[in-house]
Amino acid sequence: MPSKDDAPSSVADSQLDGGIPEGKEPALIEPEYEVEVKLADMQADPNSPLFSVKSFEELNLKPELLRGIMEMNFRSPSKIQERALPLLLHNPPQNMIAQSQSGTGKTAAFSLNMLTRVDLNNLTPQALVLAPSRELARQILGVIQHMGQFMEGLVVTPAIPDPTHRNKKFEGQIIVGTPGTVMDMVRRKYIDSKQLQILVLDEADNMLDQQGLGDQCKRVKQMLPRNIQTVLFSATFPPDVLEFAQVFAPNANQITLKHEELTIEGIKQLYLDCDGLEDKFAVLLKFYGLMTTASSIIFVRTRATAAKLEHRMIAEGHTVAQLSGGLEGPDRDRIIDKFRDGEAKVLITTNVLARGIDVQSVTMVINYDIPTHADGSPDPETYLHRIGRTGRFGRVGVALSFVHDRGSWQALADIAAHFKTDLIAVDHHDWDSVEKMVKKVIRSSRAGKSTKDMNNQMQMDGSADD
Ligand SMILES: Nc1ncnc2c1ncn2[C@@H]1O[C@H](COP(=O)(O)OP(=O)(O)OP(=O)(O)O)[C@@H](O)[C@H]1O
Repeated sequence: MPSKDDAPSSVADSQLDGGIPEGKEPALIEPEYEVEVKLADMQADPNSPLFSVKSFEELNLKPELLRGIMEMNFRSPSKIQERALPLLLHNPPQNMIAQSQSGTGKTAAFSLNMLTRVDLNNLTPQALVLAPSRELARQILGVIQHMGQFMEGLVVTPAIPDPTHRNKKFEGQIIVGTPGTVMDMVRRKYIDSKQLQILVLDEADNMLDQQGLGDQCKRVKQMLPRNIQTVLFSATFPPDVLEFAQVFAPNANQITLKHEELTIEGIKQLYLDCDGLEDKFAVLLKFYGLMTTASSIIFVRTRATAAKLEHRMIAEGHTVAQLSGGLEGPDRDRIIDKFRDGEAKVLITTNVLARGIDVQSVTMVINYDIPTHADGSPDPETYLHRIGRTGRFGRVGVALSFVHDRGSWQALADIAAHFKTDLIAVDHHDWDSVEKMVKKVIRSSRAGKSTKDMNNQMQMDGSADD
């Protein structure tokens, strides 16, 4: 992405349609991230967030928990796991605020702490996890169950909107839920909060920032024991939210990153300049023909756009799934499960799924609408979380953002500047080269290649036909 200084300086300059004036076209900027991010090698690279010198054995975990980790094929801890776990497991328990890039294994870090501390002979809730969406809560629950599969007597219970769970107590050592339902259930004493020792907020900046969620999380915390171990995890902690996080989790051990360290090496960030709103859809359709074999997520701003895109793409003969907050819980579960299983390869969604969702087969994320805050200002955090749905744990992926006017172009330029990252322009008048570039990334992803392999291969292949 060109620097802000290169941005069109007046409406006239911007040619009204959002195009970039002649002579000011962004140069094809080569990615800087020529580093090894393949799982096997990554863990030997001290600069990688997945690097680790320690083993899970050294963390003195229970043998049945170690068995669970081995069963999940985790060979050694990632950097966040290696750093956070000794602090989390230390006694007496201390609060923690921890940040690490998307897809680097934060879920396992906070889950191992809970699984280590719970008393399996007691079915009263001892640990509580709050997540911003039902999909993420269900996913976290699955990870905890998977990891704790050899721990006899372990019960992990969801607390998400569920009409079949009425007037019933929530039993289980660990409860994973969304803030509204949990608040309601604690208030009505269906969740017994007296023995809770650990409170985890995943996507903590989002949970504490958003008007509704922040308020609900605060209320939940007020109803819990005072000395509870409060654990806040996210890939992003904007400075104002971090300040509030420090109040929410006082005297916390902190692991934080600079925002220019947040982008993931393996995600190739591209952008496409469309000729206005309608053209965006035509370009999407054209582009869609190129990605029939990959799993991808298309992010839009509103539920209405999600529904409209779904209808229009189905009318064009594509098989797509759509998930937004407007749907009922069971429908949402069915749709995300269909996507996870690979039955639906394309998911159109809103920011409801921007965070946390881990589907390793996702090789492409499309920002059909550039993420902005309610006041229209660019939202770099959401951009980062959205593109982080691909490139999970060292895999490679493509993030493609659509711009269609000066405003969206500027918003994307601001986001790129925020992360000090370069975005590569792809020319939709030259579909051959777009197709080649995307296919190569996807192919290298399928073959389990690293970013370095991918970039080398792209250079070597050069103009070769596919
Ligand atoms: N030590 C490990 N070895 C191998 N794979 C791991 C390890 N830890 C986690 N993973 C895998 O990495 C993937 C990403 O993990 P996770 O979903 O916890 O990321 P995250 O850091 O929470 O990302 P986000 O910020 O997007 O929520 C998962 O598929 C998980 O199974």
